Amino acid sequence: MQFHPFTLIIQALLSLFLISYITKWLYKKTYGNKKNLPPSPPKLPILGNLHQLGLLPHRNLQSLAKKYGPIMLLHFGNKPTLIVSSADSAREIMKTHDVIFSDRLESSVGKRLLYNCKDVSIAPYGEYWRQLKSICVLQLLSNKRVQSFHYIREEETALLMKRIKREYPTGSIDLSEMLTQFTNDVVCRSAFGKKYSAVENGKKFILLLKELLELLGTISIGDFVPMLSWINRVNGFDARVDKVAREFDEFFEGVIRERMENPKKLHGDNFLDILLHIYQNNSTGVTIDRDSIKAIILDVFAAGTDTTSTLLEWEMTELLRNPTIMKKLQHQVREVVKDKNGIITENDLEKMPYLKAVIKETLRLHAPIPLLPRVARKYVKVMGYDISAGTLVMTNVWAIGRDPASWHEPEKFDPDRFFDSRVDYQGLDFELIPFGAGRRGCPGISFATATNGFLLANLVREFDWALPDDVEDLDMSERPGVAIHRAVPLVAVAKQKKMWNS
Ligand code: HEM
Repeated sequence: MQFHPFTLIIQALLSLFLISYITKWLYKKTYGNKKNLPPSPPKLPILGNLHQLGLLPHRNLQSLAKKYGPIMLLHFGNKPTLIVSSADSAREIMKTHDVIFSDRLESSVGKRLLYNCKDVSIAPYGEYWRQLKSICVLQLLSNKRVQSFHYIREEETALLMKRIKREYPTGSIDLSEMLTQFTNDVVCRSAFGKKYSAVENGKKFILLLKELLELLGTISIGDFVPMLSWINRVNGFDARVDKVAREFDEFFEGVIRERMENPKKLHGDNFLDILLHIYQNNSTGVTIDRDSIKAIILDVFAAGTDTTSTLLEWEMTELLRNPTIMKKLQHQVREVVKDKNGIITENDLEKMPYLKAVIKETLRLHAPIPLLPRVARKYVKVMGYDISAGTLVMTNVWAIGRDPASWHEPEKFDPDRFFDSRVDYQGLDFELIPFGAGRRGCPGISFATATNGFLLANLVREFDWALPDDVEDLDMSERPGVAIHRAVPLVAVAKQKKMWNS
């Protein structure tokens, strides 16, 4: 006897629906409704609330939170998912119960692309993750190491300035593209000691990276509704993931082989060499294998490139939309360096509080990663609600940055608000947590802010910026992904500032 595949799918769906209904009924009959669960919007069978996420989940979840409150329970397929949308509830997750909420969601795509979770960002909480995190914090991304990379930021910034000067006589320039290449090159040189954008093999690497970020940013339906995981096989998604994983591995193996065969090249001042040193010498008491090295390097690219270029893109967007703020920033930056022929050093950034305020205000309105995923490792009570083990928690950092309970006129871009406040983005003030907080907080803050602050100061010092004549106001739509970029590239007109002391 033969069954049509469609009949099988319908039968499977019906059986699952029936089983889930009976289980729920039995549970209610046995235990009653004793649990105190957070408010929930109605959900569909099987899909739960997945259909309500849309392409930009942070926005749709903010709208739902306005109706159901700052802590609400949704279901992504069969996965209970807590959505947290206020500073107070985020503090509960990332400070009060940080250890309990320090697991990540095990995603099938992440597992296949990141060497079975051997990286830092999706490794489950435990001894292995602790060791990798300490390598990141103490060896790869410490303040000292970030400072030692200052020459990379300076050289790449100078190259970008030259490129803009070369291109601006032609009219408008595509800033989005330039900012992406700049951050890729800075991260690439820090990771490998050289950049790949200029060589043929490297172009392939950049394309692979683009593909990796796109795949990591896709919600894989099979993770939430296992019976629908066949969709990814049929539509070619799984094949794409396997291809990217394979090609990255070949690329990394080539680079590692080249270094191991020529120990003179292992000079130690880049992430790969530092990791290979730990791998070969076991000098830090930490044991890592080859896959861990490749996974950590991938993490640095996945977590560090797109996030940093997105931030720069939104900063320039807001400055172009707000010419008065742009002028105020230019005035401060130019004043600080007017006696130095306009040359900025990284120490000068300390004397530019308005620059820091512009960066904070952009991070408040445009957190590059708007939703932070954590998973509860065991049962816990949060703000009086019962949260069961395995619950996925999404902290909506984007909504928290626009919460009127924390911010006066939240939709307004107003860097001055930070002069009356001590709120910072280091993970201690929960109304502004673009880098997360607690144990799983971002280890790349210094790297990102050093790269970002130095380039932004140079961009506004060196050039006067304007929108192209035919653009009255900028399109502010967002593009879905791991980091939320502008939907359309940022195009602007640059004119060089001639006199530093005017
Ligand atoms: C503007 C730039 C950046 C932003 C906004 C950002 C934001 C974040 C956020 C929100 C998290 C999750 C935190 C949490 O769950 O509490 C994170 C984790 C992480 N970030 Fe960043 N990041 C940036 C740049 C970087 C850079 C430059 C690197 C490395 C070079 C980096 C490496 C990582 C890693 C490895 C993790 C995982 C940490 C863990 O799970 O323990 N990030 N980042």
